[in-house]
Amino acid sequence: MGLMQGNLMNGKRGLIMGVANDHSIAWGIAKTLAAQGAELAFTYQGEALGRRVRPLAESLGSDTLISCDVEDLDSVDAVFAALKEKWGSIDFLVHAIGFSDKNELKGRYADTTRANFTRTMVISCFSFTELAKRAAAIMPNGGSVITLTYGGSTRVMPNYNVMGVAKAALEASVRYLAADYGPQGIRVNAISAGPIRTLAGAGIADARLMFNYQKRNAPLRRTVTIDEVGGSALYLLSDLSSGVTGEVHFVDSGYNIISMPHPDALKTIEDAEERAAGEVAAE
Ligand SMILES: NC(=O)c1ccc[n+]([C@@H]2O[C@H](COP(=O)([O-])OP(=O)(O)OC[C@H]3O[C@@H](n4cnc5c(N)ncnc54)[C@H](O)[C@@H]3O)[C@@H](O)[C@H]2O)c1
Repeated sequence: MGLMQGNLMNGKRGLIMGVANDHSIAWGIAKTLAAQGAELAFTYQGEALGRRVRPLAESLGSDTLISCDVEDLDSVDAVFAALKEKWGSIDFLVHAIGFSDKNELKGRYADTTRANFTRTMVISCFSFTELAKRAAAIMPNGGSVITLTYGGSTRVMPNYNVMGVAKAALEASVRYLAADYGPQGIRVNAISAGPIRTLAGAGIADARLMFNYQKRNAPLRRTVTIDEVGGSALYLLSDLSSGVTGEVHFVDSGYNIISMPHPDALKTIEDAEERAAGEVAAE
């Protein structure tokens, strides 16, 4: 199915942060917004990714591509100075940035190091606060800001570890920022996406198992696409959601509402267990 064309974002300008390649969630969002008339600027992290992001940005008619590593505050300030100079103001910001040391996205959360805890928090959580503040400073007419989170924030997901803690803090930040900026007409929300095969997603141990488990157990019996996340982002970034702020909106095929897996899925597990037990007994 092609992207829905329309004019919901006509006259709106915004910044997309977090495109690494055409599998990135931020890319799904960018395509959806562009198809509705948005004018986009992009950031990229480092020249290697920049070479991939440039043709993508150009394919959506964007000529504004700025290098930014959120660990380097000067580079963050430079982005907003450039946007202010180019456009004067913006209407929306998409924060789709996350990072943690791969070596700590397996095993026990309890073994997280102080250095990686701090780095994960700064990149995956606090950068959103720093970016929202700078975006708000060039949103004189109000605006909408979103970030990306995951259900490992409130329920334990094996191997997600310190990212789960960072996402919990990120979701709390969404609420505090929504309260801070609400009086200026700036809305702040999060999309909680189900597992998607991306560069960042592949950093989590057993990502494929998580992906397949979701497919078997989510009410819709499948995972979600970056275009589907794009559709919800369009709602949150356009005037369709003008009364909505401080929300965490799930785009996860309904996985978050499930407690016990469906008996069909359990049967597969029980059959496998019985087979394994039979093999042991036969030995
Ligand atoms: N893939 C999933 O299953 C999933 C599910 C829910 C939420 N999310 C979240 O979605 C967001 C986007 O991730 P994705 O899955 O599209 O993967 P991705 O690898 O395509 O995107 C992650 C982005 O973060 C950027 N980034 C990392 N460190 C940075 C830094 N120091 N400065 C600037 N940028 C930096 C990378 O350059 C990359 O563009 C992340 O916050 C991730 O936690 C992903």
